[in-house]
Amino acid sequence: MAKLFRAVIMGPPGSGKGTISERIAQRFGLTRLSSGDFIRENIAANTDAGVLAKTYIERGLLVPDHVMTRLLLPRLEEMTRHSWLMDGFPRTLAQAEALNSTCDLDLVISLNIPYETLKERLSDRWIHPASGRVYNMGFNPPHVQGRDDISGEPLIQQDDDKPEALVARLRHYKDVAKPIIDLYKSKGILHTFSGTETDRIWPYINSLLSTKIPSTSQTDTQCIPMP
Ligand SMILES: Nc1ccn([C@H]2C[C@H](O)[C@@H](COP(=O)(O)OP(=O)(O)OP(=O)(O)O)O2)c(=O)n1
Ligand SMILES: Nc1nc2c(ncn2[C@@H]2O[C@H](COP(=O)(O)OP(=O)(O)O)[C@@H](O)[C@H]2O)c(=O)[nH]1
Repeated sequence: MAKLFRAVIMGPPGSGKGTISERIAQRFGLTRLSSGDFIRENIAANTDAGVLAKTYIERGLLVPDHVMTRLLLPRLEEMTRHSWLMDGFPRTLAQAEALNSTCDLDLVISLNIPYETLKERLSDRWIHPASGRVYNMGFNPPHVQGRDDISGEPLIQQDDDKPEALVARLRHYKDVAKPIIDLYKSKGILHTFSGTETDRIWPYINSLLSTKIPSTSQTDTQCIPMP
């Protein structure tokens, strides 16, 4: 069977994971998997795991490992014939180990963005809570100010994105991401990209992926066979 391509994108809040994974999905036709979107879908559909996850998110807590793995791993197991890029999972070493036992990753992208840049971006980040669509008033503003492009519903700013919450989130990210990054480094699949602008980082990511996966003009291709 043709080889499939599996990748993970990691980085602190505001580092551009969502923005860059959207570009990768478009350019290379991978299925983009976002754990945040997946949680939101499960909450909307009232699944057992969704109801449970909601009780944590409402209190501003991370969803525990066993709930996250119960939500995500069966979904990944269904994707045996698909190439994918995952954003937002694993978020802890336990999640990384669970992922390890389910599939072999080909590549991990880690984004390394200065604190001041994260702070500026997040203070300008507006989201459409129901879909998770993300805007930035300078970088990618909505067509109509304060409104989601697709639904026309109001956009909000998350309390989590305020500078006072960011310091704690960043510290938390650094603590939990370090062992995950070390794990992927030791496997030889980690690629780190540093910078302050997505548009300047993107060409490097694009050329790395071009050596690993064929590009496609189709945006709905689910499965990219490797030569
Ligand atoms: N492995 C994961 C992934 C997500 N979540 C939770 C944390 C958030 O409250 C919610 C939504 O996740 P997103 O990744 O969409 O959003 P964040 O705001 O946490 O991420 P970032 O700021 O990095 O974009 O799900 C979690 O507990 N564990
Ligand atoms: N000014 C600016 N904003 C950016 C850039 N790249 C992404 N953003 C915005 O910064 C915010 C964080 O990006 P996002 O992709 O949500 O990051 P994530 O939290 O890692 O998923 C969003 O509002 C993006 O629109 C950039 O190069 N410059």
